[in-house]
Amino acid sequence: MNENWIAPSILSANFAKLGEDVDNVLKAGADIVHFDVMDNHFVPNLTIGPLVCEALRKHGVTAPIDVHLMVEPVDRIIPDFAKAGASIITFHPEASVHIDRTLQLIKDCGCKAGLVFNPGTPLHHLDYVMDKLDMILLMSVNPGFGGQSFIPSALDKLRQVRKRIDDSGFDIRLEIDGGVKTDNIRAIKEAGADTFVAGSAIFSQPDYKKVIDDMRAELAKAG
Ligand SMILES: O=C(CO)[C@H](O)[C@H](O)COP(=O)(O)O
Repeated sequence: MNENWIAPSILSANFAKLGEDVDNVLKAGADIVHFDVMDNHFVPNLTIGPLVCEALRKHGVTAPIDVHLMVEPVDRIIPDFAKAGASIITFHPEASVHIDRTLQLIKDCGCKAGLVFNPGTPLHHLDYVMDKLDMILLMSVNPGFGGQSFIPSALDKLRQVRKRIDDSGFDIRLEIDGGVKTDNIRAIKEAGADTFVAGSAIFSQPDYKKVIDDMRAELAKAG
């Protein structure tokens, strides 16, 4: 796999032709599929559940599916997503009463596990669970909708988390989600991210390969 993962958010895909759209974005060079689950409770929007994840697997999608749960409470739905073919499951600390237990539940279900931080969520939730994390996802918009603008303070937060990961010695991906575009991806990489969720920037364009190639060209310039 590439060192930098491009993770198209299917929130902005064509839901009427989802399998085909996911095939196309993977053919265009995407590394993983970012799958946004919203419950109209933890966030003000309602999207897709395990049935859709399972349908993508049955359709033939073999790439990792990165399930971002914006759902509260979170534990009950985790085994369903694992059975449906999720590869990575991330959740928000605010949505779990016992963060360590939820991380362990994801791992016991055979998936990689991660924590998600909203723009206003402090990083202290990382204390004592770094050893259980495969991914840390920083939101650079408030969750709920695609097409929002990148919140600049996320860059400083990325630098802080990159340092924590490097100091820990654990192998943890650092993912960013919200307002990621070709023209800011280089600065985001330089701040420490290695996994880049992009929804509207990719799916709003007719040529997915051109957007992904342009993003990779910008990533290659990062110092
Ligand atoms: O989790 C999300 C929103 O809650 C989306 O993944 C995110 O906003 C991506 O969309 P865009 O790249 O258009 O900002």
